[in-house]
Amino acid sequence: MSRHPGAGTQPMRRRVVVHEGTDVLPAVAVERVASTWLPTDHARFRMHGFRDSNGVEHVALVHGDVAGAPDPVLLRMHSECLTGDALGSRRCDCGEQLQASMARIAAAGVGVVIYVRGHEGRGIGLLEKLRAYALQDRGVDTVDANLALGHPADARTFDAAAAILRDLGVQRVDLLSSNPLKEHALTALNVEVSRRRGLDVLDRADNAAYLETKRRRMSHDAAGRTSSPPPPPSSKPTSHPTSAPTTTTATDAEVWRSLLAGRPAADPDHELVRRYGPLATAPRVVVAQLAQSADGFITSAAGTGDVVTGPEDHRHLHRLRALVDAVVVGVTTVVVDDPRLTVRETEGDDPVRVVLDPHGRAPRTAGVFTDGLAPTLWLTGRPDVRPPSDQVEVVHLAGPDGGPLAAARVPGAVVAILRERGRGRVLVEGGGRTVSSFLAAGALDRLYLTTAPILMGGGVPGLRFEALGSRTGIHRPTVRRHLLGADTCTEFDLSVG
Ligand SMILES: Nc1nc2c(ncn2[C@@H]2O[C@H](COP(=O)(O)OP(=O)(O)OP(=O)(O)O)[C@@H](O)[C@H]2O)c(=O)[nH]1
Ligand SMILES: [Zn+2]
Repeated sequence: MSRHPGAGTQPMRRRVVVHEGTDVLPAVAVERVASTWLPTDHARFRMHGFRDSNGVEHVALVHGDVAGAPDPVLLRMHSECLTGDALGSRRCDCGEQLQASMARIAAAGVGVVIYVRGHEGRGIGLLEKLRAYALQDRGVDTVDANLALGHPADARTFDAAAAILRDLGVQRVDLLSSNPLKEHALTALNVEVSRRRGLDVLDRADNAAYLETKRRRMSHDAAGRTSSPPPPPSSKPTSHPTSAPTTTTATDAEVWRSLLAGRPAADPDHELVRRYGPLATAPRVVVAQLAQSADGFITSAAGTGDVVTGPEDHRHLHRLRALVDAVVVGVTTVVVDDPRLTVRETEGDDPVRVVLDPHGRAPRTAGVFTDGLAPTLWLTGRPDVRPPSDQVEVVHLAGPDGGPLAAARVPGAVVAILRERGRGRVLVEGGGRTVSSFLAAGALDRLYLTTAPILMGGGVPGLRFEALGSRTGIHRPTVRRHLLGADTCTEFDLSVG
C-alpha cells in the first residue's frame, strides 16, 4: 500500500505544493497514502498517513469536520519526540503536550494533530539529540548542546505540516503551542493563525531547567502565558496578501483573574473557564476535592502523607482554594500532615482555614494555628478549647440541647457557621473521612475526585460512604472529566437530584 514517491507505478493521489509568498521556493509536497481510524483514550480520530517529497512519513489525527470549517480549527503541530511521546521521558514536556492537545481537541469536537516526523531533537535526529542530552548531563544547556555538536539550535521546517493542512482543507487555525516561531512559520507558509495558546502543562523537577532555557533563549512563552505576540519583522514576509494579522488573545493569567473576580470570562472554550467557570460564578457553593489511587487509597498505610497524584492535580487544588472563601479539613489531616492550606501555586487570596475537630484533638502548635499566614476557624465539640492565637477563632459545635452534635449533622452545621460569617463558597479538602461525611450528609454541590493511575493495595482509604439513599446503592450524578497530567479528575455535579 505505501510506497516511496516515484518508486512505484501507482500515480500519487494528491500533491500539494506550498509556496512562500510569491517566491518559487523548493516546495515540499505531500501525498496522502492511507486513511484509517485511530481509537484513543481521548477520541476516535480519523488518521491520515502522508509521505512528503523528501520521503518523510507523517500522520494527521483529525477530529470532526475540519475541511472548510468556518471557524479556526484547533491545531497541534507536534514535533516527533520518541523519548517524550513514547517512552514517557520527563526531560521534556512533549508527551504531556501531545496528550493534552488530543484531550483538548476531543473536548472541542473539532481539530487536528499533525505529528511531524523528522523533527526529532528539533530536527537534528534522535541519536544527535541523545548526544545533546549527554552534553546536557554535564551542565550544557539545550541550545549550546546543539551548537556544540555543529547543529543549529532549531533545525525544523514546517512546510510539510502546512502542506498537510492544505490537503485537509484547513486554512485558519488556533495553534496549540508555546512557541511563537511555529506561528511565524505557518504564517509565512500562508496558513492563517487566528491565535496561539499554550497547553496547560506544568513544569516538573526534571524538565524545569530545560523549559526555562526554552523561555530564556528560544522565545517560548513564559509559563502559563498563551499570547500571540506579533512576529519579529525579519521572519514575516511582506508579500502575503492572504495572511491575516494575528490577534492577541487573553493569557491564562488574564482568564484566571477574571475567574477570581467572579466574572464570566469571555472565552467559554478556555480550559480554565471550562474547568472553573461554574465554581467561580456561584455565590454559595460547597465543593470537595480528594485525590486517591485507582483502588481508592489516599496515602500509604503509614499515613505519611505521600501524595498519590501529580503536580497538575496539586495546582488544581490550589486553584480551588483560590476560588473559595473557606477551606475545611478534618483534624486527622492537621495531625498527620500539618498543612498550610494557603494558595501558593496560582494567583489568588488565601481562604479562611477551617479545622473540623469534634473532640478537640488538634495540637495547639499546628501550623494553621501558629503560622499567621491566614485566619483559622477551629470548630470543636470541646467546650474548654480556647484560641491559641489572635489569628484563630474557636467556634463550639453543639447539638440543640447543648450536648455533642450528632456526626451526621456536623457538615450542615459547618456550612451554616461559615455562611453566617459571609463565607458562602466552601472547599472541603480532606481527608477521606471528612470528605465522605460531607458527601453522605448531602452537603456537597460538587465533588472533584482525582484518580491517580496507580494501585496501592492498601493504605488510608479515600472515599467511603453509605449508599446515598438510592435503592440500588448506585448513584450516577452528572460528571465532567478533566485530564490533569497522568491523573484523571472526575467532577461530580451533586447539586441536582
Ligand atoms: N536537540 C534537542 N532537542 C530536544 C531537546 N528536548 C526536546 N527536544 C526536541 O524538541 C522538540 C520539541 O520542541 P520543543 O522546543 O519542546 O517545543 P516546541 O515544539 O518548539 O513548542 P510547543 O509547541 O510549545 O511544544 C521535539 O522534537 C524534541 O525531540 C533537547 O534537549 N535537545
Ligand atoms: Zn520531547
